[in-house]
Amino acid sequence: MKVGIIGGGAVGLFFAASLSQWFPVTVFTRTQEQAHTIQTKGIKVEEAGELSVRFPEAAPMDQFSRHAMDCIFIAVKQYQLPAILERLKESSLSPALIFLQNGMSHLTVLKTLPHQHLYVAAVEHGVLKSDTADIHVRGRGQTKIAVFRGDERAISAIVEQAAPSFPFEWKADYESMLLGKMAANSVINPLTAVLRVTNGELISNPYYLKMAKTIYREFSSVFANKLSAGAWEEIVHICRKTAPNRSSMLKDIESKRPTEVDAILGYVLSQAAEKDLKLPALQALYYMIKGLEYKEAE
Ligand SMILES: NC(=O)C1=CN([C@@H]2O[C@H](COP(=O)(O)OP(=O)(O)OC[C@H]3O[C@@H](n4cnc5c(N)ncnc54)[C@H](OP(=O)(O)O)[C@@H]3O)[C@@H](O)[C@H]2O)C=CC1
Ligand SMILES: CC(C)(CO)C(=O)C(=O)O
Repeated sequence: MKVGIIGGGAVGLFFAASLSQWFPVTVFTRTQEQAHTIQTKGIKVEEAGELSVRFPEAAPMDQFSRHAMDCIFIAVKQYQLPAILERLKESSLSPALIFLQNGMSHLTVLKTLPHQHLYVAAVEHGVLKSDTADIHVRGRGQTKIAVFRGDERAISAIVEQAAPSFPFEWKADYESMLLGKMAANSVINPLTAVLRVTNGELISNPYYLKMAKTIYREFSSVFANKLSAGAWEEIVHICRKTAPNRSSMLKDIESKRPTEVDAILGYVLSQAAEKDLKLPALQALYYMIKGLEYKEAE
């Protein structure tokens, strides 16, 4: 089973380092420099003070079509997907494709891909990248995965082999799986980015908690019948479990990088518009994040 990973960011490097224990893995990077560093120095993984180094293959993305893969994990940010989708449409149709993005705006474009086996996933690991090929595992969880098109068989070898140290969990319904994750990302990410607070402060400060509940109420008005009963409790649990962490959106704003707000709140607002629903607090939050992005881009 030849595994390809597109994107040598925090998630891509973690998947590459983990899966290369059992499978031949090639990481496709945006730059030649990063591919060279991975080839020569390996991927350094720090977890709970322990350091390990793994040596998957690596190649720049412009050599992608020269490689034959059985399955490919796509680990770029939502807004980086269009360029990747073009490459995937031009290349072989045979590999199974697994999309690891937060948010849900990619679902519409996935339908346009000709591939037989498509999967979406909700990554519950927390990983940081500190240098070209250096990552830090800040919370080892699991990867929930669901079939978008095709069946489970094309990647069942990976799911079975990687357990228990790098677990995957099959979910029957991709929409409710991604919605659960998106509920947390819709409430926690933009609020922490605007307020510049850790995930834990959202529930320890009673006024921030009221705001979080308001955002959740608006979110659930759009997806009411598809959200699981314990979705709010799960968000509170994530805030508690990741209390000292800064959300990825807060880190993106602080590092002057674009955020995934369009794939998260933008998607929620587009679904609300289709149902003629107004979400005033969530809409305001969306404009605040877009405004912060605009300010940093100036
Ligand atoms: N980090 C985490 O713990 C979690 C992340 N996620 C989700 O996973 C996805 C990836 O996140 P994360 O790894 O943190 O993001 P990063 O920004 O760390 O990684 C994205 C990587 O994609 C690379 N890339 C961009 N464009 C291309 C291209 N055209 N060809 C090849 N590579 C490209 C970037 O390269 P370069 O740096 O050279 O620009 C970068 O290395 C996101 O949707 C995120 O929401 C979900 C759960 C947890
Ligand atoms: C779950 C949460 C909010 C943890 O910080 C996350 O996924 C993120 O920061 O993007």
